[in-house]
Amino acid sequence: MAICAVHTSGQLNPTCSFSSSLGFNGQKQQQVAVFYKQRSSSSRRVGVSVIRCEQETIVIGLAADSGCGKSTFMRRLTSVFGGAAEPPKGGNPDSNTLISDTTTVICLDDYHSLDRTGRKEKGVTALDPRANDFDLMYEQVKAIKEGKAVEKPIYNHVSGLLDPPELIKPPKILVIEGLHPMYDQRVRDLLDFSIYLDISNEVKFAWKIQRDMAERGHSLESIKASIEARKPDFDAYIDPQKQYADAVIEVLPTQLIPGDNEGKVLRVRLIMKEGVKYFNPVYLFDEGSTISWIPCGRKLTCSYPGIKFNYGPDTYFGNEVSVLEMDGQFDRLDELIYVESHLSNISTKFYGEVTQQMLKHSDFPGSNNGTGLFQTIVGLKIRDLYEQLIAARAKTPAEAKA
Ligand SMILES: Nc1ncnc2c1ncn2[C@@H]1O[C@H](COP(=O)(O)OP(=O)(O)OP(=O)(O)O)[C@@H](O)[C@H]1O
Ligand SMILES: O=C(CO)[C@H](O)[C@H](O)COP(=O)(O)O
Repeated sequence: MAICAVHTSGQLNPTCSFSSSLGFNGQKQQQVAVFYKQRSSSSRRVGVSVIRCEQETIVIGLAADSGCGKSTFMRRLTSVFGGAAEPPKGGNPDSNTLISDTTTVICLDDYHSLDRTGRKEKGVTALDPRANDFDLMYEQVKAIKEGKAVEKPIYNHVSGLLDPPELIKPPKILVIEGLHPMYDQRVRDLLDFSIYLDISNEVKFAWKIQRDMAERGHSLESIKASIEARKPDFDAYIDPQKQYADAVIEVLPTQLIPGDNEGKVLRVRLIMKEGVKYFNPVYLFDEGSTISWIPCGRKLTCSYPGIKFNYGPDTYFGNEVSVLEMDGQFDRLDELIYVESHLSNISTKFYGEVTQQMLKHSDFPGSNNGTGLFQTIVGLKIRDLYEQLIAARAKTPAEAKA
């Protein structure tokens, strides 16, 4: 097993360290870069550094439209691995990257090849593949997966400009989150597990109003216009990615309140592909059966409109899947243990871990409904997948990679 080579003034990563990094704008830092690319749009160099690493990085893809809960999901996921996720220390304050002991989350907005003005001039949205550099995304995700550090560009959401790059060292788990993690087949093939957050139009609208109107002072008209303007490209380039996802969290209006369009009570479906290596779908009561369960009674307090679970097999884009559904919301989060104890294959390390995670983050959006519950469970499943993959690689490295 190769030991990491260290010839750098930079910070060391506990498992992997890098031997060089490229400077930008003429500023020379370390040498030995094996690859770099000149970005015409921003005169930056982005590169890959030589590295020897003890283990390969596991890559997770999380796809969703903007404002659909990716950041919230990431906070739940990194919490499952322990430790807080923070932006790179001493770096660009507008960096989109979050680093914790185990995970590094990079935002694929950083691969926008056109800045805000560029997109306006060309009349394309950020969702359009022409506004994104998939060659570079592929090269850099591949390099990180192989244990090489990269100089990743930064898209600055404050200025709308492409900023100088930041160094990303290979973590144990790399999460690529954003609009297009499964769009390009080369990038898709690098993913060890993929998730799509599928938020229905009604719910997306309700969330946007809540955030952009209540918290950011936007008008109702401008929110509607922005959703409408994005919709054709969303339908063409973002939504189709869900067919490739190993797990989809679908968020719909409740069916418990006839005609409800407030988007407060939600019906959430966790769609889990069968036959994915190291991923055994969660089930309720009896694996493979079709179950409908109203848990409200002596052990679970439910106010109107109550809670209903459904579970069973289905097909999704021609694939066999298991679907777990929760409609409604919890009154008392501590009572979630009652529901947790009826779920199997949830990959907890101790009894009540799901409930503990949910209670720990009770202030996150969706903590009283299926969005928080299923995001937490998927986080635990990813931890399990990671541990199984590492164990398998340690035994038979070549076989585990296949
Ligand atoms: N499960 C949820 N339940 C209710 N509201 C939610 C939920 N998840 C997200 N939201 C709403 O959507 C907003 C955006 O959430 P979040 O920042 O996690 O999404 P995002 O996809 O990372 O957004 P962006 O891409 O715009 O940064 C939150 O401020 C909240 O108002
Ligand atoms: O879809 C998006 C991110 O998920 C953004 O719209 C895109 O990145 C452009 O950002 P900005 O509006 O800050 O220029």
